[in-house]
Amino acid sequence: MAIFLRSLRRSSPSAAVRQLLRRPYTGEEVTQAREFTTCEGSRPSLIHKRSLDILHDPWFNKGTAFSMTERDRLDLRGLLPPNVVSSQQQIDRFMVDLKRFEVNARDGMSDTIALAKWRVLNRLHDRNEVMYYKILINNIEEYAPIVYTPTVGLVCQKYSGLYRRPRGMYFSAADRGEMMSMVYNWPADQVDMIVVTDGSRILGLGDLGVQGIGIAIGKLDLYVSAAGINPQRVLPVMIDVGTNNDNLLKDPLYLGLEQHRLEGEEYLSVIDEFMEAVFTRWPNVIVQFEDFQTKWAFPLLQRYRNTYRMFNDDVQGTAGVAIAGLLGAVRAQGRPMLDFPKQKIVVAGAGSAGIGVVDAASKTMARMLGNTESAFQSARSQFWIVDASGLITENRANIDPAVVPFSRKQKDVGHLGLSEGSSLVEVVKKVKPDVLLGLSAVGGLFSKEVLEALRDSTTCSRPAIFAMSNPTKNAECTPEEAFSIVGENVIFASGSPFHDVNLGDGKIGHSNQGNNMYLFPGIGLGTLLSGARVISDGMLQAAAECLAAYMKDEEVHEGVIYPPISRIRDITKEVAAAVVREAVKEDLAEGYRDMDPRELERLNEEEIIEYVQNNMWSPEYPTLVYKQD
Ligand SMILES: NC(=O)C1=CN([C@@H]2O[C@H](COP(=O)(O)OP(=O)(O)OC[C@H]3O[C@@H](n4cnc5c(N)ncnc54)[C@H](O)[C@@H]3O)[C@@H](O)[C@H]2O)C=CC1
Ligand SMILES: CC(=O)C(=O)O
Ligand SMILES: [Mg+2]
Repeated sequence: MAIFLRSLRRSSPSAAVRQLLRRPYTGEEVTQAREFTTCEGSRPSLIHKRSLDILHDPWFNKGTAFSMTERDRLDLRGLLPPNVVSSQQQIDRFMVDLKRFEVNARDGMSDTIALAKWRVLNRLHDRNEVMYYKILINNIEEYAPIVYTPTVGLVCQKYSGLYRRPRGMYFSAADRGEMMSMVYNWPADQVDMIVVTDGSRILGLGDLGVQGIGIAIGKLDLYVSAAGINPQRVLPVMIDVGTNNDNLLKDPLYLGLEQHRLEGEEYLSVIDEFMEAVFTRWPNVIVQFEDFQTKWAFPLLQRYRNTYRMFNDDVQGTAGVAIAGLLGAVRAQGRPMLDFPKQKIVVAGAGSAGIGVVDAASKTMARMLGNTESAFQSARSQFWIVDASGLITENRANIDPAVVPFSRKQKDVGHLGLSEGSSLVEVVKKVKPDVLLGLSAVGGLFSKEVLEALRDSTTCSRPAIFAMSNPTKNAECTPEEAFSIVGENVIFASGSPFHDVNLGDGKIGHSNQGNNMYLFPGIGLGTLLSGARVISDGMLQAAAECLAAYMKDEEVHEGVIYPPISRIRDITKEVAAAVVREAVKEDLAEGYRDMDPRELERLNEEEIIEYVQNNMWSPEYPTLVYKQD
């Protein structure tokens, strides 16, 4: 201790840093400041701690400045972002962030309050998890938009500046060959849920590199608050294989690997090594893939889904939520759900989310039509997909293999006056759709012209608009635009939350939040409690059907097709129970803890719900008792 205190007294800020602290901060200084010498040589401090205990100890913590050898020596590898920075760079980052915050506060930027709330909540998360989750659960409507979309998007964009304490694990391209041992640096012997991202497509914000860890943290906040997964058993993970975002590569604050993304076999070998490592240490863990760019989302899902307990939230979670909403829209039209295969659906966006939705929704239609080859054909013909290059037909050059089954035949669109590359507005005019669904990440794509085309062409009594892209500024349109242009009868859902619209005369235009948050927590919890070895299509379908059936007829007729977020814990419990039931039915359930598969099989519907409920963690302080090692 004495040695440590002596070294602390000696390490007062250098003159250069003192000068820097007194002056207003400019971007240029960041690079200049990197060259200042700050560290005096000092004798080593003896410590009796390892791993996270060091990072949580303000006397010893150096954060991102721990060198690679120290990280290895002190079991810190993987617990910090991969970029090792100097103590001066740490100060630079802090100062830039502080000054930015001051400027934003002075100029009153609208995002500032949301970011300030995030900081306050994040600090509480660092100090006291029970209190944090209690506040989150009790005020989920107010704080989900802070810890989740839209604010989490902003947080990811600014993460290198906002970064204070580490949360989760980082596996980087530089850790190849080390992951199997690094995984033991995580202090928990039991991990139930991992959310992993490679940061390549965070919400609709593109490649945010290592900063994408924020989305894994936000998703896991919902796992804890909605699904009651114990916060001590969740692990956010960032796989840093580089970034192709040149602004980040140029940013002196950037905390990730300063290289372009690995590609091909090199990329796959990193993800393979990560999967092997986590399933070796925690064989029962469930891994949710989040916000991987489309070119990897589908191949990775196919690569792992029959071997590991994993799913892709953007492909499979989004699909289920969209199916539930589409079925809700049919009900809102006053038609039976079995009329779903008659809906004409124009989808803007052919990425992981858009194609995930079309694939699953067309399978649901085909099932309703009898699951024959012609049923599949007929189901696929209900969808028109438009991407950045317009309508996708068989004549599309270099088409993604995942999109091929949904490309339209020229002979089927020619008679409508459409062809390869037709614009969204032309497609809407000619197809006269019942539903317009956006997963394009392009804010305002459903322009006045597109919405007027929908209004003027559709024959549907209650057309539906799903502006599902995130965060808020990427929504294809706002509810105000939808209700004012298309009409008061429209069904509206968006990925990020919007307020309901006052239509006058006491009428309300309901703004639903169509977000995979209504399914992924229940899919994870149901998989955990059933002990299913893999996550089958049937389990995902059961989750979607449960969500679709959750809303009452009166609600649906009013245009409310998804539950309010205040009911997320209840819907998650129901979804989890549906997933457990399906896993048992498909003979995939291997049980969980004391609940063996035979006993699980004997439970009736209510008992399964009770079983789920009893296994959901609630934020209450436990009694603590000291036990010597
Ligand atoms: N509400 C929800 O639960 C979810 C929403 N999303 C959102 O979906 C969006 C897309 O995600 P991914 O499919 O993974 O991204 P992606 O980047 O792979 O796909 C975007 C697609 O939109 C197309 N596009 C771009 N400009 C267009 C235009 N002008 N007209 C029509 N299409 C256009 C692109 O060609 C591409 O096919 C993101 O904003 C994401 O936040 C994703 C998952 C869940
Ligand atoms: C909600 C979500 O998963 C996304 O926008 O990517
Ligand atoms: Mg996502």
